[in-house]
Amino acid sequence: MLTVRAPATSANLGSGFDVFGVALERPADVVRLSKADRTTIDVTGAGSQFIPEDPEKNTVGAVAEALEAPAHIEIDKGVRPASGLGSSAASAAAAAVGLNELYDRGYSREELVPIAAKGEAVVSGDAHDDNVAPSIMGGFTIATESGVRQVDASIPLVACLPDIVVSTRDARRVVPESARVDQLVETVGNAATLTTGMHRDDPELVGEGMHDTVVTPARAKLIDGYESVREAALDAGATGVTISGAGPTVIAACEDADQRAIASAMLDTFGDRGIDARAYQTRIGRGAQIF
Ligand SMILES: Nc1ncnc2c1ncn2[C@@H]1O[C@H](COP(=O)(O)OP(=O)(O)OP(=O)(O)O)[C@@H](O)[C@H]1O
Ligand SMILES: N[C@@H](CCO)C(=O)O
Repeated sequence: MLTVRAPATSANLGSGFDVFGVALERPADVVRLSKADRTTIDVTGAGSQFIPEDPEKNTVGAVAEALEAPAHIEIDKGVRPASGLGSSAASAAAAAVGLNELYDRGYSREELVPIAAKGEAVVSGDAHDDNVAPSIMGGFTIATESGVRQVDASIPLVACLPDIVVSTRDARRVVPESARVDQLVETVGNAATLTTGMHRDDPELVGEGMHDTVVTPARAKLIDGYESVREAALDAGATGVTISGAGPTVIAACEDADQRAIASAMLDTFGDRGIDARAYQTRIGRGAQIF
């Protein structure tokens, strides 16, 4: 029996749609795995009533199949599904790291990323790597066709999760099919600024680089109050604000000293619209850990 803690993640960070991701220090899924003749799954914790235990429908089932590693898998969800915090990916990442160890498969962390992404394909139809990569490798990750580049960073963040459900599948339907060249130029500049900020552990540069005029405005319409919450967070000192993953979580980069005020401002602004929310004062952290 093995226990793995795999962190929630925030994908895209505005300018890095389907490429950038960060591991969050908290929340996280805790997954217990033991060898078995066939895969069975138990789910408890945040939003567990909405998560299938059928191995064909749960992200960990696809990972067990890909690794040919049947197991009894107990998932304690710290990350609510359809949150924009890589809930389904955290379980898949934990299963990939845990089953690799349990069955002594010998894959590196980077090699486990496409294996865990097979789990993501079960829920969203696409095997995108931008949540599983940081959940497995930690820090800031750049996931492309050529593989994953990773940088350790420790930027303070506030992730505010409103009581609204946005599924990744729905949020992908509103992504524009094309962008203008001037938007492309702006996006390249912002993505490069953000990457430099991660290397320097500089919240100002990271926040500036989170700006995006292509995907974020289309998706913001799915999150009641997004613009007001964004403005409130910026007024409270955030260096940048965007949608986390496919939403509805809104994520702010900041200095440590401003975290608490930003969390309150975001919660109050959702509250003014009658929307309950929860704010995680967190930071970029490490990848999945085996206990
Ligand atoms: N182990 C799992 N954990 C969480 N959700 C799961 C799991 N297995 C299957 N699902 C299903 O995946 C869907 C949630 O995944 P989705 O990608 O929409 O949300 P997310 O992972 O929180 O968001 P994002 O990828 O935008 O950060 C739900 O329908 C849920 O039932
Ligand atoms: N990059 C993906 C992450 C969500 O899982 C999206 O934004 O659709």
